[in-house]
Amino acid sequence: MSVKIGYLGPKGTFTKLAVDAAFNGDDKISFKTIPQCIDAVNNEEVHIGVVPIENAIEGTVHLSIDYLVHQVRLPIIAEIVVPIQQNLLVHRDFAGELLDIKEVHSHRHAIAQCQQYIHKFLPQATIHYTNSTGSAAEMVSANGNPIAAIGNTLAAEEYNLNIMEENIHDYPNNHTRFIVLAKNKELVKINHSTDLERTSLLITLPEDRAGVLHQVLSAFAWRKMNLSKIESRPMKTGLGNYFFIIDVDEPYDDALFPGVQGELEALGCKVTILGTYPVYKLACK
Ligand SMILES: O=C(O)C(=O)Cc1ccccc1
Repeated sequence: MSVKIGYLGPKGTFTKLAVDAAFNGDDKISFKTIPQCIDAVNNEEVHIGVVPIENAIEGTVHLSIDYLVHQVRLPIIAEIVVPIQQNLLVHRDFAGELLDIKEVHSHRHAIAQCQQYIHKFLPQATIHYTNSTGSAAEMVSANGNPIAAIGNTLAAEEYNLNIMEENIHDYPNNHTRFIVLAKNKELVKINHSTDLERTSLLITLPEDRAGVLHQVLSAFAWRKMNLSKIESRPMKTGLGNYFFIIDVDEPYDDALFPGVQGELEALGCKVTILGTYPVYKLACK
């Protein structure tokens, strides 16, 4: 059986680079938006879905986490981390200078990763947000000049664009985390080694109780469970209501995690395991 892998497309996205780094030979199907990709896993149109979840410069991809929490709950089966290099891509026929570029198109995370570059070198350009860096590159190839996209070198290749400036992201060490979602974890085969396992928890606190977040964190602290991320997001039910995503850099086990869950539930928290999964730090072509 050929395993169908959905990803945030179209061709030439960073998500596609992550998918190519992790999976070989499978049937790879692109989706225009993150929710469409997640829905496709849920509807069983594809077996596996890969979407971005967090960037080292710009932080969480809210659309992914919110859709997963509020709309479609699918387990996280694996995480792929790849390096990210942003480039300024222009049409083959564009012969102007940076100051001739009227519009810059890209995914909001890519724009944010190059904020200072745009501020310094493209102050005249208007910013246009797209569903992905790949669709920005597609736009530039279809609409000609004087506009630019921000994206990777695969996008330049796929859409026959010129790389006008390389490595325009504002900080080195730029990486993005991608999550691998699937109903059947047996179908997720990533032939790389890893020694990092992570567990992501979704925690909602009881209403308006002083010190409860401190108590939540102590439940992890006294068990010496190493947290690699804590983030609050609005519940979307009114101002002041949040849920927390907590990543623990340990696999789920039958002692510490049920202990933490019991302790948090006794405080009045609701705890859901979003996934316990290996993390693969991969290089891209
Ligand atoms: O738009 C893309 O190419 C994506 O895959 C999302 C994204 C955007 C910017 C950095 C990393 C991932």
